[in-house]
Amino acid sequence: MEKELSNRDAGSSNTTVSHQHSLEHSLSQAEIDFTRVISSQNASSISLTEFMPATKLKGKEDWIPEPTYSENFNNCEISPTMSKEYDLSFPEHLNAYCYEIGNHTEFSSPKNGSTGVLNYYLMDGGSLLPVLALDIKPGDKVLDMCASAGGKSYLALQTLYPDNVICNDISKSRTDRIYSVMKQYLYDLEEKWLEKRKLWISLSDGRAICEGDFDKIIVDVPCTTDRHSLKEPENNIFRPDRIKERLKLPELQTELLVQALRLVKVGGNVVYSTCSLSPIQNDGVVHLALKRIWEETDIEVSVRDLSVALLQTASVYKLADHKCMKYGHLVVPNLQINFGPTYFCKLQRIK
Ligand SMILES: C[S@@+](CC[C@H](N)C(=O)[O-])C[C@H]1O[C@@H](n2cnc3c(N)ncnc32)[C@H](O)[C@@H]1O
Repeated sequence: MEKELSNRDAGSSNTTVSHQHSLEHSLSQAEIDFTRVISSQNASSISLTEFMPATKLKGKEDWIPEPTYSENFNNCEISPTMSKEYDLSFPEHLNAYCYEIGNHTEFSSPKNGSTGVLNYYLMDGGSLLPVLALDIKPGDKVLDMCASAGGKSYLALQTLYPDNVICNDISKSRTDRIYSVMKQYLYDLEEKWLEKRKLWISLSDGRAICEGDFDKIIVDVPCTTDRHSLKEPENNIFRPDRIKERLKLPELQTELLVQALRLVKVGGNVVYSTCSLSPIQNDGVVHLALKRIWEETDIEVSVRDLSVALLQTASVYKLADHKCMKYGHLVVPNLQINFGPTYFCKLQRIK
């Protein structure tokens, strides 16, 4: 992974993402459309220990800590198939960069290159892992069920592997946002991507999608968006007038994940992800979805344990101790490595 994340444009196969000089050298050459930069979201550093108390101290938000849905999480026993994975492959055409641990330099804004599209896409480094976990292969049909603003779909497209990426979202304004992002980053969007059906933008409730034969599905659900909620008082999901919506999140998340497991082909992968530290929105929802699949369908699902495969990312990510997690993996923001939070869980449909 470290080698794969290395700075290829600088022509050095052993220069890792942590080498700032080579990174800058590379970025100055980054006129090609498929060079991309992954960085933290311009946020000031946050440690896990600061994360929750700091929000509490504001005192304005409602602090019902977790939905009562959590009762179900602990009370029902299921025993899904669990399988370890030993490798996390990094697609050949995808380039991702970040600064070294402890360096909080921000990347400058992307610029238009010679083909008129922006030369790199800035995103939270945590967002890369759910897409890598999807293990996209050449010819795949990929559904991004809750896609706007399009960051993960864009990463999927940058692998150059999928035949089709379907970017779905429930909201018209949010699908418009996907279009405008893709327009800025994909050369000749209409002719080369939309008309050839390499990219589809679809407007529907993910729970209502009922056909598609997808090889891979990413379910990056609406969640409490913890980093954003900590920093943005406006329209904050922890506001008292949004309690109902917040308490209903795990139910919606579970329904979206269940539908993805129904839609994916046998042998295909579903990656469920959130940008929350909440155990109930993370492993809790996976648990409830597995329970519903087991009770309501003949589908069989294997939970893929990536803890060994992810060891190779230790120079870039701080992950929660896997012993504290039931199914998935959690990128934990801290003062040194300010990525996340990103939770992700890889599920494979085996029947
Ligand atoms: C966390 S954001 C997705 C971020 C995106 N994957 C990315 O990487 O840029 C969640 C999205 O889910 C959408 N959403 C909410 N409920 C949905 C539903 N029932 N079906 C499909 N999309 C939904 C929201 O409009 C929002 O754009």
